Amino acid sequence: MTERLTLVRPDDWHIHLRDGAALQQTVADVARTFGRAIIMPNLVPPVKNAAQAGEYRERILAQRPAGSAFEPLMVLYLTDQTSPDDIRAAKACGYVYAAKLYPAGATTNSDSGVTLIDNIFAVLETMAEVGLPLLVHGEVTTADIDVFDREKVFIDLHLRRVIERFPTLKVVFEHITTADAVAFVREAPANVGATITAHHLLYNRNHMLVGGIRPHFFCLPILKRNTHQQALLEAATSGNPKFFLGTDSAPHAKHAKEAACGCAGCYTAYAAIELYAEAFEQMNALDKLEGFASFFGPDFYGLPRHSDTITLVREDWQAPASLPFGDQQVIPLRAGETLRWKLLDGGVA
Ligand SMILES: NC(=O)N[C@@H](CC(=O)O)C(=O)O
Ligand SMILES: [Zn+2]
Ligand SMILES: [Zn+2]
Repeated sequence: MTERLTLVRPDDWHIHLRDGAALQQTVADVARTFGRAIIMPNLVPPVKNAAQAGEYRERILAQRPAGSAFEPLMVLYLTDQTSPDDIRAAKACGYVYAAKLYPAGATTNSDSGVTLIDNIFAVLETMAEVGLPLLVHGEVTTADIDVFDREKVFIDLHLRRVIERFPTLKVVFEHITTADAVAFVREAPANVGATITAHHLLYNRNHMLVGGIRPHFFCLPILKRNTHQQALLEAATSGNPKFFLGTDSAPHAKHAKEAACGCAGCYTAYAAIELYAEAFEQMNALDKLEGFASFFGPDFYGLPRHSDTITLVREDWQAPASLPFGDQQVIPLRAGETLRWKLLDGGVA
């Protein structure tokens, strides 16, 4: 049995750090392991242009722990009003690495998202031209479509035609949750990739709903049945470079999750690589973790791989029951339970 695992330093290609006082914990947690992270722009109000991305980036950098070289890769939030000039300015600023499509109403803070993808075709054209990847929350939002089917219907109604119409646009299908999405990405051209979260690899909807409703497993896209979980595990451990690490770590205060109408999002950043190691170990595929976590993301974005490493050891430890979240608390995924892998201090081998 593997007892020690050294990886080239990984990156997180999808994370929510939030803002204000929350950054103290969220930035420390991501910087502990990851060299870079794609920072989701769904703040209130959202990060809509290069100037706002630059200000947010400064707030993140101000919370970076001493000695850390963590680099936040900023993202624009697309709205019906985003213009080709906004895209050109974002590309030119040097710290924006992608733009994010939230279908209006699909998820947390998506109210000002795009109401119809066709409204932003001129923007997508410019993104393809300047080489700015499109990140997609791939779910339809119409009331007639069941919440468990929203990802598949989004592929059929929207993603397929966007990819055909913009063949040179890099597209990341974010936090995929279904066998349908795995098949779609696998068969799509090389400019289409996908991120997969640790929680969608480790859990299915039974974990959320059997024996009582567990709000800390509730995220969007929602956990699916175990056959979909299996397809995600196979994709992540396949060595196919189209699939790479994106935690979608998305903290909400305890009271906002443990509520009659609880928010969507799981907080995993405090132990992200450890959770992925568990999932890969279950598949007897720890040898595939480095490609997924450290190589395929930078290769897709056209960025250099890191040259330093982190080391994990096989050692049981207890996840914290809660963590500070500004003046509140966030309950992390697996709170109070045992984790199987531990990052060596400072990530130094
Ligand atoms: N994944 C989630 O359940 N929530 C995310 C939004 C998102 O990534 O869709 C959040 O910002 O809370
Ligand atoms: Zn999302
Ligand atoms: Zn997200």
